[in-house]
Amino acid sequence: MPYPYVLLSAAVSLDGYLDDTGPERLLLSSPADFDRVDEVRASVDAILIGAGTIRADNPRLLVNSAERRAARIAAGRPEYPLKITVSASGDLDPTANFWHTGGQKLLCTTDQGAERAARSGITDHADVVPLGAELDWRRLLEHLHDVRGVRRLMVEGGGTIHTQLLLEELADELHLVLAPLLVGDPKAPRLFGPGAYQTGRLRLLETRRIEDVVLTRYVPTAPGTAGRVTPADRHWLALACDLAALCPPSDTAFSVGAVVVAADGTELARGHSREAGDPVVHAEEAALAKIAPDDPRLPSATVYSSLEPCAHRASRPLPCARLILAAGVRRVVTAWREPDTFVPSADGTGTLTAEGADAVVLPEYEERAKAPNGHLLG
Ligand SMILES: NC(=O)C1=CN([C@@H]2O[C@H](COP(=O)(O)OP(=O)(O)OC[C@H]3O[C@@H](n4cnc5c(N)ncnc54)[C@H](OP(=O)(O)O)[C@@H]3O)[C@@H](O)[C@H]2O)C=CC1
Ligand SMILES: Nc1c(N[C@@H]2O[C@H](COP(=O)(O)O)[C@@H](O)[C@H]2O)[nH]c(=O)[nH]c1=O
Repeated sequence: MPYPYVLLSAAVSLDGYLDDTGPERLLLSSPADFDRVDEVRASVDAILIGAGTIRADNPRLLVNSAERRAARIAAGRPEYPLKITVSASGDLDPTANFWHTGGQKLLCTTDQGAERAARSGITDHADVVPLGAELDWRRLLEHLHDVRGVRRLMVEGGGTIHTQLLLEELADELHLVLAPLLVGDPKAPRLFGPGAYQTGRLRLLETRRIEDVVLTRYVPTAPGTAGRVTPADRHWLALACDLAALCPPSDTAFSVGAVVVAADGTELARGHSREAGDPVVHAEEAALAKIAPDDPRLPSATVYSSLEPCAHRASRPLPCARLILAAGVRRVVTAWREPDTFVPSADGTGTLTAEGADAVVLPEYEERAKAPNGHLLG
Protein backbone atom coordinates (compact mmCIF):
# COMPACT_ATOMS: atom_id res chain seq x y z
CA MET A 1 0.00 0.00 0.00
CA PRO A 2 2.16 2.90 -1.18
CA TYR A 3 1.21 6.37 0.06
CA PRO A 4 2.26 9.80 -1.19
CA TYR A 5 5.23 11.47 0.52
CA VAL A 6 3.45 13.60 3.14
CA LEU A 7 4.94 16.97 4.02
CA LEU A 8 3.32 18.93 6.88
CA SER A 9 3.78 22.69 6.59
CA ALA A 10 2.86 25.33 9.18
CA ALA A 11 3.91 28.62 10.72
CA VAL A 12 3.62 29.16 14.49
CA SER A 13 4.01 31.99 16.96
CA LEU A 14 6.67 31.84 19.67
CA ASP A 15 3.98 30.55 22.04
CA GLY A 16 2.93 27.78 19.64
CA TYR A 17 -0.23 29.18 18.05
CA LEU A 18 -1.31 28.84 14.42
CA ASP A 19 -3.59 31.86 14.45
CA ASP A 20 -5.27 34.26 16.81
CA THR A 21 -9.02 34.42 17.40
CA GLY A 22 -9.63 37.53 15.32
CA PRO A 23 -11.64 37.46 12.10
CA GLU A 24 -8.60 37.92 9.81
CA ARG A 25 -5.99 35.21 9.17
CA LEU A 26 -2.88 35.91 11.24
CA LEU A 27 0.16 36.33 9.00
CA LEU A 28 2.97 34.53 10.75
CA SER A 29 5.25 34.00 7.74
CA SER A 30 7.29 36.92 6.38
CA PRO A 31 6.88 37.93 2.70
CA ALA A 32 9.94 35.90 1.66
CA ASP A 33 8.63 32.93 3.60
CA PHE A 34 5.27 33.10 1.84
CA ASP A 35 7.27 32.98 -1.39
CA ARG A 36 9.09 29.86 -0.10
CA VAL A 37 5.69 28.29 0.64
CA ASP A 38 4.71 29.14 -2.93
CA GLU A 39 7.83 27.32 -4.16
CA VAL A 40 6.96 24.22 -2.12
CA ARG A 41 3.39 24.34 -3.43
CA ALA A 42 4.73 24.48 -6.98
CA SER A 43 6.82 21.36 -6.32
CA VAL A 44 4.01 19.07 -5.13
CA ASP A 45 1.22 17.14 -6.82
CA ALA A 46 -1.44 18.12 -4.31
CA ILE A 47 -2.14 20.43 -1.34
CA LEU A 48 -4.47 19.32 1.47
CA ILE A 49 -6.17 21.39 4.19
CA GLY A 50 -8.86 20.65 6.75
CA ALA A 51 -12.39 22.02 6.47
CA GLY A 52 -11.70 24.15 9.57
CA THR A 53 -9.07 26.11 7.65
CA ILE A 54 -11.48 26.73 4.76
CA ARG A 55 -14.05 28.04 7.27
CA ALA A 56 -11.52 30.19 9.17
CA ASP A 57 -9.30 31.53 6.36
CA ASN A 58 -11.25 31.19 3.12
CA PRO A 59 -7.92 30.42 1.38
CA ARG A 60 -7.21 30.17 -2.35
CA LEU A 61 -4.16 27.89 -2.07
CA LEU A 62 -2.69 28.86 -5.41
CA VAL A 63 0.78 28.82 -6.87
CA ASN A 64 1.10 32.59 -7.12
CA SER A 65 4.29 32.82 -9.20
CA ALA A 66 3.56 32.82 -12.95
CA GLU A 67 7.10 31.49 -13.60
CA ARG A 68 6.53 28.52 -11.32
CA ARG A 69 3.20 27.76 -12.95
CA ALA A 70 4.83 27.98 -16.39
CA ALA A 71 7.57 25.60 -15.24
CA ARG A 72 4.94 23.11 -14.09
CA ILE A 73 3.25 23.24 -17.48
CA ALA A 74 6.59 22.90 -19.29
CA ALA A 75 7.25 19.78 -17.22
CA GLY A 76 3.95 18.28 -18.36
CA ARG A 77 2.22 18.84 -15.02
CA PRO A 78 -1.08 20.64 -14.37
CA GLU A 79 -0.69 24.41 -13.89
CA TYR A 80 -1.85 24.12 -10.26
CA PRO A 81 -1.52 21.25 -7.81
CA LEU A 82 -4.70 19.34 -7.01
CA LYS A 83 -6.44 20.98 -4.01
CA ILE A 84 -7.90 18.61 -1.44
CA THR A 85 -9.98 19.26 1.63
CA VAL A 86 -11.06 16.85 4.34
CA SER A 87 -14.39 17.08 6.15
CA ALA A 88 -16.48 14.58 8.10
CA SER A 89 -19.60 16.74 8.06
CA GLY A 90 -19.51 17.89 4.43
CA ASP A 91 -20.68 21.21 5.85
CA LEU A 92 -18.77 23.54 3.54
CA ASP A 93 -19.68 26.83 1.93
CA PRO A 94 -19.97 26.28 -1.84
CA THR A 95 -19.08 29.94 -2.44
CA ALA A 96 -15.70 29.63 -0.61
CA ASN A 97 -12.63 30.70 -2.62
CA PHE A 98 -11.25 27.16 -2.40
CA TRP A 99 -13.80 25.88 -4.96
CA HIS A 100 -13.47 28.75 -7.43
CA THR A 101 -9.71 29.25 -7.85
CA GLY A 102 -6.84 27.15 -9.17
CA GLY A 103 -7.14 23.75 -10.81
CA GLN A 104 -8.79 20.47 -9.87
CA LYS A 105 -10.40 20.09 -6.43
CA LEU A 106 -11.28 17.13 -4.28
CA LEU A 107 -13.42 16.77 -1.16
CA CYS A 108 -12.58 13.66 0.86
CA THR A 109 -15.39 12.98 3.25
CA THR A 110 -17.68 10.43 4.87
CA ASP A 111 -20.72 8.89 3.15
CA GLN A 112 -22.97 11.28 5.05
CA GLY A 113 -20.69 14.22 4.29
CA ALA A 114 -20.86 13.37 0.59
CA GLU A 115 -24.67 13.51 0.67
CA ARG A 116 -24.58 16.89 2.36
CA ALA A 117 -21.96 18.21 -0.09
CA ALA A 118 -24.11 17.06 -3.02
CA ARG A 119 -27.14 18.88 -1.57
CA SER A 120 -25.18 22.14 -1.24
CA GLY A 121 -23.84 21.96 -4.79
CA ILE A 122 -20.14 21.34 -3.94
CA THR A 123 -20.28 18.50 -6.50
CA ASP A 124 -20.49 21.17 -9.22
CA HIS A 125 -16.99 22.37 -8.30
CA ALA A 126 -15.13 19.34 -6.99
CA ASP A 127 -14.87 15.58 -7.13
CA VAL A 128 -16.39 14.27 -3.92
CA VAL A 129 -14.86 11.07 -2.54
CA PRO A 130 -16.96 9.27 0.09
CA LEU A 131 -14.68 7.08 2.21
CA GLY A 132 -17.17 5.26 4.43
CA ALA A 133 -18.92 5.98 7.72
CA GLU A 134 -15.70 7.49 9.12
CA LEU A 135 -12.68 8.84 7.36
CA ASP A 136 -9.60 6.66 7.52
CA TRP A 137 -6.35 8.47 6.69
CA ARG A 138 -4.66 5.39 5.25
CA ARG A 139 -7.57 4.79 2.88
CA LEU A 140 -7.50 8.44 1.90
CA LEU A 141 -3.76 8.40 1.17
CA GLU A 142 -4.10 5.17 -0.79
CA HIS A 143 -6.84 6.77 -2.87
CA LEU A 144 -4.66 9.83 -3.54
CA HIS A 145 -1.73 7.63 -4.55
CA ASP A 146 -3.51 4.97 -6.58
CA VAL A 147 -6.43 6.84 -8.13
CA ARG A 148 -5.21 10.44 -8.30
CA GLY A 149 -1.51 9.76 -8.96
CA VAL A 150 -0.36 11.94 -6.04
CA ARG A 151 3.26 11.22 -5.14
CA ARG A 152 4.08 14.36 -3.08
CA LEU A 153 1.41 15.84 -0.84
CA MET A 154 1.77 19.15 1.02
CA VAL A 155 -0.51 19.48 4.04
CA GLU A 156 -1.10 23.09 5.06
CA GLY A 157 -3.07 22.51 8.25
CA GLY A 158 -4.81 23.28 10.38
CA GLY A 159 -3.81 21.87 13.71
CA THR A 160 -6.45 19.14 13.81
CA ILE A 161 -5.22 17.64 10.55
CA HIS A 162 -1.51 18.02 11.38
CA THR A 163 -2.05 16.38 14.77
CA GLN A 164 -3.82 13.37 13.29
CA LEU A 165 -1.25 12.77 10.56
CA LEU A 166 1.66 12.98 12.99
CA LEU A 167 -0.06 10.77 15.59
CA GLU A 168 -0.91 8.15 12.96
CA GLU A 169 2.74 8.13 11.81
CA LEU A 170 1.83 9.20 8.29
CA ALA A 171 3.96 12.36 8.11
CA ASP A 172 7.22 12.00 6.21
CA GLU A 173 8.53 15.50 6.86
CA LEU A 174 7.66 18.65 8.85
CA HIS A 175 8.30 22.22 7.68
CA LEU A 176 7.85 24.42 10.71
CA VAL A 177 8.25 28.20 10.62
CA LEU A 178 8.75 30.02 13.92
CA ALA A 179 7.51 33.62 13.75
CA PRO A 180 8.66 36.32 16.22
CA LEU A 181 5.31 37.19 17.73
CA LEU A 182 3.18 36.04 20.65
CA VAL A 183 -0.54 35.33 20.55
CA GLY A 184 -1.20 34.69 24.24
CA ASP A 185 -4.85 33.71 23.82
CA PRO A 186 -5.62 30.18 25.08
CA LYS A 187 -8.65 30.03 22.78
CA ALA A 188 -6.48 30.39 19.67
CA PRO A 189 -5.69 27.21 17.66
CA ARG A 190 -2.46 25.40 18.41
CA LEU A 191 -0.33 23.41 15.99
CA PHE A 192 -0.16 20.00 17.68
CA GLY A 193 -2.74 18.82 20.21
CA PRO A 194 -2.26 16.20 22.93
CA GLY A 195 -1.70 12.54 21.97
CA ALA A 196 0.68 9.58 21.96
CA TYR A 197 3.40 10.84 19.63
CA GLN A 198 6.69 9.06 19.08
CA THR A 199 8.59 9.37 22.34
CA GLY A 200 12.08 10.21 21.11
CA ARG A 201 13.48 13.18 19.25
CA LEU A 202 12.76 13.96 15.62
CA ARG A 203 15.74 14.44 13.32
CA LEU A 204 16.54 18.03 12.36
CA LEU A 205 17.27 18.25 8.63
CA GLU A 206 17.70 21.99 8.21
CA THR A 207 17.36 25.42 9.80
CA ARG A 208 17.04 28.46 7.57
CA ARG A 209 16.67 32.15 8.49
CA ILE A 210 14.14 33.81 6.17
CA GLU A 211 13.91 37.51 7.03
CA ASP A 212 12.65 37.49 10.64
CA VAL A 213 11.34 33.89 10.73
CA VAL A 214 13.18 30.59 11.05
CA LEU A 215 12.30 27.55 8.99
CA THR A 216 13.09 24.20 10.57
CA ARG A 217 12.68 20.91 8.74
CA TYR A 218 12.32 17.65 10.67
CA VAL A 219 11.72 14.01 9.92
CA PRO A 220 10.23 11.49 12.37
CA THR A 221 12.68 8.89 13.61
CA ALA A 222 10.71 6.12 15.37
CA PRO A 223 10.81 2.76 13.55
CA GLY A 224 7.60 0.85 12.91
CA THR A 225 6.81 -2.35 14.72
CA ALA A 226 6.70 -5.82 13.11
CA GLY A 227 5.42 -5.43 9.52
CA ARG A 228 3.97 -1.94 10.11
CA VAL A 229 6.16 0.46 8.13
CA THR A 230 6.50 4.11 9.23
CA PRO A 231 7.95 7.08 7.32
CA ALA A 232 10.95 6.83 9.66
CA ASP A 233 11.61 3.29 8.40
CA ARG A 234 12.01 4.73 4.92
CA HIS A 235 14.33 7.50 6.13
CA TRP A 236 16.58 5.07 8.00
CA LEU A 237 16.72 2.64 5.10
CA ALA A 238 17.62 5.50 2.76
CA LEU A 239 20.48 6.35 5.16
CA ALA A 240 21.66 2.72 5.08
CA CYS A 241 21.71 2.92 1.27
CA ASP A 242 23.73 6.16 1.45
CA LEU A 243 26.23 4.52 3.83
CA ALA A 244 26.81 1.77 1.26
CA ALA A 245 28.42 4.40 -0.96
CA LEU A 246 31.18 4.88 1.67
CA CYS A 247 32.49 1.31 1.29
CA PRO A 248 36.01 0.81 -0.10
CA PRO A 249 35.47 -0.69 -3.57
CA SER A 250 35.65 -4.47 -4.01
CA ASP A 251 35.24 -6.95 -6.86
CA THR A 252 34.66 -9.83 -4.45
CA ALA A 253 32.11 -8.48 -1.94
CA PHE A 254 29.00 -6.33 -1.82
CA SER A 255 29.00 -2.73 -0.61
CA VAL A 256 26.39 -2.48 2.12
CA GLY A 257 25.34 0.10 4.72
CA ALA A 258 23.53 -0.55 8.02
CA VAL A 259 22.02 1.43 10.90
CA VAL A 260 20.73 0.17 14.25
CA VAL A 261 17.91 2.30 15.68
CA ALA A 262 16.19 2.10 19.08
CA ALA A 263 12.37 2.03 19.35
CA ASP A 264 12.27 5.73 20.31
CA GLY A 265 14.20 6.69 17.16
CA THR A 266 17.66 7.05 18.74
CA GLU A 267 20.43 5.92 16.41
CA LEU A 268 22.50 3.33 18.28
CA ALA A 269 25.18 2.70 15.65
CA ARG A 270 25.91 2.65 11.96
CA GLY A 271 28.38 0.79 9.80
CA HIS A 272 29.42 -0.10 6.29
CA SER A 273 31.26 -2.95 4.60
CA ARG A 274 35.07 -3.03 4.92
CA GLU A 275 35.10 -0.01 7.26
CA ALA A 276 38.10 1.01 9.38
CA GLY A 277 40.58 -1.02 7.34
CA ASP A 278 38.97 -4.41 8.01
CA PRO A 279 38.81 -5.96 4.53
CA VAL A 280 36.02 -8.43 5.35
CA VAL A 281 33.81 -6.77 7.95
CA HIS A 282 30.11 -6.52 6.96
CA ALA A 283 27.92 -3.48 7.58
CA GLU A 284 25.57 -5.05 10.17
CA GLU A 285 28.52 -6.68 11.95
CA ALA A 286 30.41 -3.36 12.08
CA ALA A 287 27.37 -1.51 13.43
CA LEU A 288 26.47 -4.13 16.07
CA ALA A 289 30.09 -4.26 17.28
CA LYS A 290 29.74 -0.61 18.36
CA ILE A 291 26.86 -1.38 20.78
CA ALA A 292 27.33 -2.92 24.23
CA PRO A 293 25.86 -6.46 24.03
CA ASP A 294 23.78 -5.82 27.17
CA ASP A 295 22.28 -2.56 25.86
CA PRO A 296 18.63 -2.85 26.98
CA ARG A 297 17.44 -1.10 23.81
CA LEU A 298 18.56 -3.94 21.51
CA PRO A 299 15.50 -6.23 21.89
CA SER A 300 13.17 -3.49 20.65
CA ALA A 301 15.63 -2.04 18.10
CA THR A 302 15.46 -2.28 14.31
CA VAL A 303 18.42 -3.06 12.05
CA TYR A 304 18.29 -1.33 8.67
CA SER A 305 20.52 -2.85 6.02
CA SER A 306 20.72 -1.94 2.34
CA LEU A 307 21.18 -5.68 1.57
CA GLU A 308 19.50 -8.60 3.29
CA PRO A 309 21.79 -9.80 6.13
CA CYS A 310 24.04 -12.64 5.03
CA ALA A 311 23.14 -16.26 5.86
CA HIS A 312 26.55 -17.92 5.26
CA ARG A 313 30.13 -16.71 5.72
CA ALA A 314 33.54 -18.13 5.05
CA SER A 315 35.51 -15.27 6.62
CA ARG A 316 33.80 -15.20 10.07
CA PRO A 317 32.25 -17.79 12.40
CA LEU A 318 28.74 -16.28 12.28
CA PRO A 319 26.78 -14.70 9.41
CA CYS A 320 25.08 -11.34 10.02
CA ALA A 321 21.57 -12.84 10.33
CA ARG A 322 22.89 -14.89 13.29
CA LEU A 323 24.74 -11.88 14.78
CA ILE A 324 21.49 -9.90 14.67
CA LEU A 325 19.57 -12.68 16.42
CA ALA A 326 22.37 -13.12 18.98
CA ALA A 327 22.19 -9.38 19.74
CA GLY A 328 18.50 -9.86 20.56
CA VAL A 329 17.21 -7.68 17.71
CA ARG A 330 13.80 -8.83 16.45
CA ARG A 331 13.17 -6.53 13.48
CA VAL A 332 15.17 -6.02 10.29
CA VAL A 333 14.33 -3.75 7.35
CA THR A 334 16.18 -4.21 4.06
CA ALA A 335 16.02 -2.87 0.53
CA TRP A 336 17.34 -5.78 -1.49
CA ARG A 337 17.25 -9.59 -1.24
CA GLU A 338 20.72 -11.10 -1.73
CA PRO A 339 21.34 -12.26 -5.32
CA ASP A 340 23.28 -15.48 -6.11
CA THR A 341 26.45 -13.53 -7.00
CA PHE A 342 28.69 -14.94 -4.25
CA VAL A 343 26.53 -17.40 -2.27
CA PRO A 344 23.81 -19.49 -3.96
CA SER A 345 20.34 -19.30 -2.39
CA ALA A 346 21.45 -17.02 0.45
CA ASP A 347 18.40 -16.59 2.67
CA GLY A 348 19.22 -14.36 5.64
CA THR A 349 15.54 -13.42 5.75
CA GLY A 350 14.67 -17.10 6.24
CA THR A 351 17.23 -17.37 9.07
CA LEU A 352 15.66 -14.37 10.80
CA THR A 353 12.01 -15.31 10.39
CA ALA A 354 12.65 -18.94 11.41
CA GLU A 355 13.65 -17.53 14.82
CA GLY A 356 10.54 -15.33 15.02
CA ALA A 357 12.15 -12.04 13.98
CA ASP A 358 10.34 -9.71 11.58
CA ALA A 359 12.03 -9.11 8.23
CA VAL A 360 10.60 -6.31 6.11
CA VAL A 361 11.75 -5.62 2.54
CA LEU A 362 11.08 -2.21 0.99
CA PRO A 363 11.71 -2.87 -2.72
CA GLU A 364 11.33 0.80 -3.62
CA TYR A 365 14.90 1.24 -2.25
CA GLU A 366 16.38 -1.68 -4.20
CA GLU A 367 17.87 0.47 -6.95
CA ARG A 368 19.58 2.71 -4.37
CA ALA A 369 20.99 -0.35 -2.60
CA LYS A 370 22.26 -1.77 -5.87
CA ALA A 371 23.88 1.51 -7.04
CA PRO A 372 27.35 0.95 -5.48
CA ASN A 373 27.27 -2.72 -6.60
CA GLY A 374 26.54 -2.30 -10.29
CA HIS A 375 29.96 -3.72 -11.32
CA LEU A 376 29.12 -7.00 -9.53
CA LEU A 377 25.75 -7.53 -11.13
CA GLY A 378 26.72 -7.90 -14.78
N1 LIG B 1 -0.25 29.21 10.60
C1 LIG B 1 -0.45 28.25 9.75
O1 LIG B 1 0.49 27.76 9.11
C2 LIG B 1 -1.82 27.73 9.55
C3 LIG B 1 -2.83 28.14 10.36
N2 LIG B 1 -4.07 27.60 10.23
C4 LIG B 1 -5.09 28.00 11.19
O2 LIG B 1 -5.62 26.83 11.81
C5 LIG B 1 -6.98 27.07 12.16
C6 LIG B 1 -7.83 25.89 11.69
O3 LIG B 1 -7.37 24.71 12.29
P1 LIG B 1 -8.40 23.62 12.82
O4 LIG B 1 -9.54 24.30 13.45
O5 LIG B 1 -7.63 22.63 13.60
O6 LIG B 1 -8.98 23.01 11.48
P2 LIG B 1 -8.44 22.02 10.35
O7 LIG B 1 -8.10 22.83 9.15
O8 LIG B 1 -7.41 21.11 10.88
O9 LIG B 1 -9.78 21.25 10.00
C7 LIG B 1 -10.47 20.48 10.94
C8 LIG B 1 -11.65 19.88 10.25
O10 LIG B 1 -11.21 18.93 9.29
C9 LIG B 1 -12.12 17.85 9.24
N3 LIG B 1 -11.45 16.67 9.77
C10 LIG B 1 -10.38 16.60 10.58
N4 LIG B 1 -10.06 15.33 10.83
C11 LIG B 1 -10.92 14.58 10.16
C12 LIG B 1 -11.11 13.18 10.02
N5 LIG B 1 -10.32 12.30 10.60
N6 LIG B 1 -12.14 12.77 9.27
C13 LIG B 1 -12.93 13.65 8.64
N7 LIG B 1 -12.80 14.97 8.73
C14 LIG B 1 -11.82 15.42 9.48
C15 LIG B 1 -13.29 18.23 10.15
O11 LIG B 1 -14.18 18.91 9.31
P3 LIG B 1 -15.77 18.95 9.56
O12 LIG B 1 -15.93 19.79 10.79
O13 LIG B 1 -16.31 19.61 8.33
O14 LIG B 1 -16.23 17.55 9.73
C16 LIG B 1 -12.61 19.16 11.15
O15 LIG B 1 -13.51 20.02 11.78
C17 LIG B 1 -7.37 28.38 11.51
O16 LIG B 1 -7.39 29.37 12.52
C18 LIG B 1 -6.25 28.66 10.53
O17 LIG B 1 -6.00 30.02 10.35
C19 LIG B 1 -4.35 26.66 9.29
C20 LIG B 1 -3.39 26.24 8.44
C21 LIG B 1 -2.02 26.71 8.52
N1 LIG C 1 -1.03 31.92 8.18
C1 LIG C 1 -0.06 31.25 7.53
C2 LIG C 1 -0.34 30.14 6.71
N2 LIG C 1 -1.61 29.73 6.53
C3 LIG C 1 -1.94 28.79 5.47
O1 LIG C 1 -1.99 29.45 4.22
C4 LIG C 1 -3.30 29.32 3.67
C5 LIG C 1 -3.72 30.54 2.86
O2 LIG C 1 -3.14 30.43 1.61
P1 LIG C 1 -3.47 31.50 0.45
O3 LIG C 1 -4.95 31.53 0.27
O4 LIG C 1 -2.77 30.94 -0.71
O5 LIG C 1 -2.94 32.80 0.92
C6 LIG C 1 -4.16 29.15 4.90
O6 LIG C 1 -5.39 28.65 4.67
C7 LIG C 1 -3.31 28.23 5.71
O7 LIG C 1 -3.36 26.92 5.21
N3 LIG C 1 0.68 29.50 6.12
C8 LIG C 1 1.96 29.90 6.28
O8 LIG C 1 2.88 29.27 5.75
N4 LIG C 1 2.24 30.97 7.04
C9 LIG C 1 1.30 31.66 7.68
O9 LIG C 1 1.63 32.63 8.35
